[in-house]
Amino acid sequence: MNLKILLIGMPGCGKTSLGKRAAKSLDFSFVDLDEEIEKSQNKSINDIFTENGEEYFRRLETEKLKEFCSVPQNKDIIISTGGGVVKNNINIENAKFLGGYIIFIDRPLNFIMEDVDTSDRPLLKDGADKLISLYSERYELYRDAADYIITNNMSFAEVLKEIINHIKTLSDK
Ligand SMILES: Nc1ncnc2c1ncn2[C@@H]1O[C@H](COP(=O)(O)OP(=O)(O)OP(=O)(O)O)[C@@H](O)[C@H]1O
Ligand SMILES: O=C(O)C1=C[C@@H](O)[C@@H](O)[C@H](O)C1
Ligand SMILES: [Mg+2]
Repeated sequence: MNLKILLIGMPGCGKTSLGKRAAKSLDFSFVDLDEEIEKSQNKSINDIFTENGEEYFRRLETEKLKEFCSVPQNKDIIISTGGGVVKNNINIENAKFLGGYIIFIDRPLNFIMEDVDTSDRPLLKDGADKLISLYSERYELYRDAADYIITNNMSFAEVLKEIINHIKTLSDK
């Protein structure tokens, strides 16, 4: 069976950038759920939140995640999720039921705050305080959902290597 690796974690923890690079190096397919939702609606996440509301966005998120976990892939795949995917437990249940393996990228908040542009993320428009409250609300959810946790407190190259090495151990099984 093909591997379906889901990357979860806070906005700005590195899901998209690390996922893309790891997939390239492992010769896996890669998909970013936020990007897929934007393509399917032909508008930005920001505009979806403003024009249709968060609830609408969350429904799309659940549908897309299920779609990418269900469609038989001819290749192993890494799926980068949106930061709020753990808000609805059905997402984690669906992913696990459909054979997904979940990696939590745990990046300390001070690192995230150094390079995340909060202005283009709808839930972070209110700045750093919102990020801190989201982190404390979600931390346990990320941990509980995870099959494996990677602490992203090192250089990009080092954490990338750790992700790739861990995924290789799964491929060998
Ligand atoms: N260990 C690291 N060292 C240096 N930069 C890092 C590290 N991890 C992530 N970054 C950088 O943090 C920024 C945010 O990463 P990225 O956009 O991949 O996060 P994300 O989890 O996909 O966020 P979102 O949930 O908002 O989509 C990027 O510029 C990325 O290169
Ligand atoms: O943390 C969140 O709830 C979100 C994170 C982003 O990846 C997007 O999925 C959206 O902006 C919501
Ligand atoms: Mg991303």
